[in-house]
Formats: sequence, C-alpha cells, structure tokens
Amino acid sequence: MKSVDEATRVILDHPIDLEVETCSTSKALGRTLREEIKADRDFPPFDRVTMDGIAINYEDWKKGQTKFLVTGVQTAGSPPLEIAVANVALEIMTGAMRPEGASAVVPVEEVVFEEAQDGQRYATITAEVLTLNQNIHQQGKDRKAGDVLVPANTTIDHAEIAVAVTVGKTELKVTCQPKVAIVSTGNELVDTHETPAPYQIRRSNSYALSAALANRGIQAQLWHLPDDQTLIEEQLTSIFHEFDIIITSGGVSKGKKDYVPTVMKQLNVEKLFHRVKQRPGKPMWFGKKGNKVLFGLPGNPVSTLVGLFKYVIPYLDKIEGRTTSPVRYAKLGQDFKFDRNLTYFLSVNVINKEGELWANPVPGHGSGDFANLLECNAFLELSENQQNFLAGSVYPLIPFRNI
Ligand SMILES: Nc1nc2c(c(=O)[nH]1)N[C@H]1C(S)=C(S)[C@@H](COP(=O)(O)OP(=O)(O)OC[C@H]3O[C@@H](n4cnc5c(N)ncnc54)[C@H](O)[C@@H]3O)O[C@H]1N2
Ligand code: MOO
Repeated sequence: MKSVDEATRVILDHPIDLEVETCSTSKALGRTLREEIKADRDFPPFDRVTMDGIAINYEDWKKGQTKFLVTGVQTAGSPPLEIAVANVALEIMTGAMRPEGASAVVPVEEVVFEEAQDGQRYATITAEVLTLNQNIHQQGKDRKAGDVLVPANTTIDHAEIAVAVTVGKTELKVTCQPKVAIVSTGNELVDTHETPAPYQIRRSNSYALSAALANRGIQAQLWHLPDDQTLIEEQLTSIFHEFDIIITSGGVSKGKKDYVPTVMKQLNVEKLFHRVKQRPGKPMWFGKKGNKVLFGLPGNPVSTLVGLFKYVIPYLDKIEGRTTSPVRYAKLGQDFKFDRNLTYFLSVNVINKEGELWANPVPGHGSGDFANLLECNAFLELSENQQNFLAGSVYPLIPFRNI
C-alpha cells in the first residue's frame, strides 16, 4: 500500500500530454498560456496626462507666471495640440497625449478660470508648488515595446486578459483542456428525480465532482453504470476511447460487486497503485493506458472529494502546466487524536484570525457523512506515524472552498 506522498508522486510522475489550441482571448480565463505575450508598444504608448486640468510649460510658472491665457482644449483621444508661445495654457483631460511644449499639468482643483471682457479665457494657478512633468505618465515608464509581459505557462486571469487585449491579441495559444468523464457505479444509486427504494439512495458524487471540476474550468461528462461487470467493461471501453481522464466513483473496494479493478485489468490499463495509507479514501485505484489515466475514487462521498482535491486537481494543474500557489498551512484549532497508522484528512472549518489560518475540526460521522462538509471549507492533512495532534501545530491544508 502506498503512502500519501508516494501516491502523489506516482500520479504526478504519470502525466498525459495535452495539445496546444487557439482560444479567443475573451474566453481564455483560467486557461494555461502557451506563448509569451510581448508589448507591441511602450506602456504607456505616449506621455499620458493623468489629471483633468491645464497643461502649461513648467518654465513659465517657474519664472513667476501664475495667470495663463487658455488657447485651446485637448480631450483624450485627439491628436496633441501645441504650446508654442510663452504663458499660454491648454485645458486638458485625463488620458490625453502631452501637448508639444507642455511640461506640467495642474489639476482643475488648483486652478481658477475666468472669462475676461475681451472674451478670452484665463486660468490662474493657486497651487504653491509645481514640479517638472507633474501629472504626466511618461511613455515607456511601465514597460518597453518588445518586453515579455506574460511568460508562457501562466494561468490566465483578468490581469493577463487586460494585457493581452491591450497588445492587440484577439486569440491566445493555450493548453487544450483534457476531456474528463465521471462514471459512478452502484445498483443502490438512483438519479435525483427518482424516488429511491428503502434500500437505495440518490447518487450525489458525480454531481459533486462535476461541480468542483466546473469551478476549475472543466466541463466533465457524466455516466452512471449498474454493478454489472460486462456492462462496465463495455462502457468503460468506449469511454476510454473518447476521454483523456476517467474518474470513477465507487466499486474499488473489496466487495463482490467492486468491479473497477478487475475491469481495468481486462482493459489492459496499467495499475500504478491500489490503496493508499489514508483515511478517508483508502481503496483508491490509479492507472494509465497510453495517453489516458483513470482515477478510481472510493464511493463514500467524503472519500471521493478527498481524492478529487488531493490528487485529481493537482494532476490537472500539472498536465495543463498551470502556475499553482504553494501549499497552504493552517494551525489546528484544538487537540485531535487519530491512532491508526494512516494519513488522516480531517474535515475542518478554517478561519482567519488576525492574519493566521486556524483549522477547527468538524470531524462528522465518517466518510459517508457528506452533509458534514456543508460546515467545512477544507481538509487538514494529518501525517501518518503520529497519533496526537496538538492545538496550535501547523499542517498542510487542502481547501475545497475559497478561504
Ligand atoms: N472489507 C472491506 N470493506 C470496505 C473497505 C475495506 O478496506 N475492506 N473499505 C471501506 C472504505 S474505506 C470505503 S471508502 C468504501 C469504498 O468502497 P467502494 O469504492 O467500493 O465504494 P462502494 O462500495 O461502491 O460505495 C461505498 C459507499 O458510498 C456510496 N456511494 C457510492 N457511490 C456514490 C455516489 N455516486 N453518490 C453517493 N453515494 C455513493 C455507496 O452507496 C456506499 O454506501 O468501502 C469500504 N468497505
Ligand atoms: O476510505 Mo473510506 O473512505 O475511510 O470510508
């Protein structure tokens, strides 16, 4: 039986290859970039005015001039005007290009405007202090044309989309998303709209898995198969043809109808491990055939989700080449005892107390108690070979909601 660390290593050491495709930039949120995004122009591309006010030649003010004749108005999006003679100003708007000859912009709050008898408009500066080039964002100050703005393999978020469209990219090269199938098994399971017999339940795992994957940007396709070995074999054969990643739930333990491992053998899927020294989720199965993998997650709903968040999501991150955030840690909120020689994934409610994450145990009633997860936002990974876990000690966190 593999330890949690060994199982993690085996999984991450068996990536499948995903191709590169082109995707419209506006739909690229969450995808992995497979090219560099370079600046097509300087950032900003021209000396950009940053306040609504008047543009003047700073030297005029420095020589003692505070009252300026307004000779024009320059709005954002129009070609630059010019300050060609001494002691004149242009009214100017945020986003406009610096007019030729202008070397300071004084905000309207520091200017008094007046109309003279002759119909001319004057602006008097009330500010005590001006500086050269104030309120002008200098061309190329942020980035230079040709600079790499976003390196390849970055996960695309709103900031990357803003930069990509700014440099004129309507499309981006991204990693193809894997095709994912979720297959639940079990005669005791009926669908949501059905009324279960007294010995049946409604199935929930496939819906929980597909919702969690949708949150991660992946639209999985769902199947449910009865405990019929021939049918499972037939269906998984065709699912293997069509999909890159198959996630099964149930049918991997030691029961007479737990057919997943047997069927995998018949389909020549290489077993990389079966069973992990952990609770919940011990009976997990993992294997690979060609460029496809199967995660056989145990059926108990909490075990299924531990498998998804601990193993499947990091695997997706790896094959998609995503930039991932480092492992997060939290302090255990109260003493906890677990005396089996297994890694324990404790359901916890994590709160942020004065900048520190504290994980309060919400143990529930075992791996079938999925209603318990309504009160939780993460699993805390308590290492094997330890029995007493003390309040205040720090452990890795596997969040399944935003914390
Ligand atoms: N003799 C042994 N029995 C069991 C062992 C063991 O080591 N020796 N392991 C136990 C552990 S731990 C787990 S976890 C379960 C996992 O077994 P399976 O993966 O074969 O899962 P099933 O038997 O099919 O189902 C277990 C449980 O979960 C419910 N379930 C299954 N699928 C769904 C679904 N889609 N939605 C909601 N609930 C689901 C199912 O009805 C069962 O109650 O095995 C233990 N037994
Ligand atoms: O691993 Mo099972 O998930 O403990 O119930």
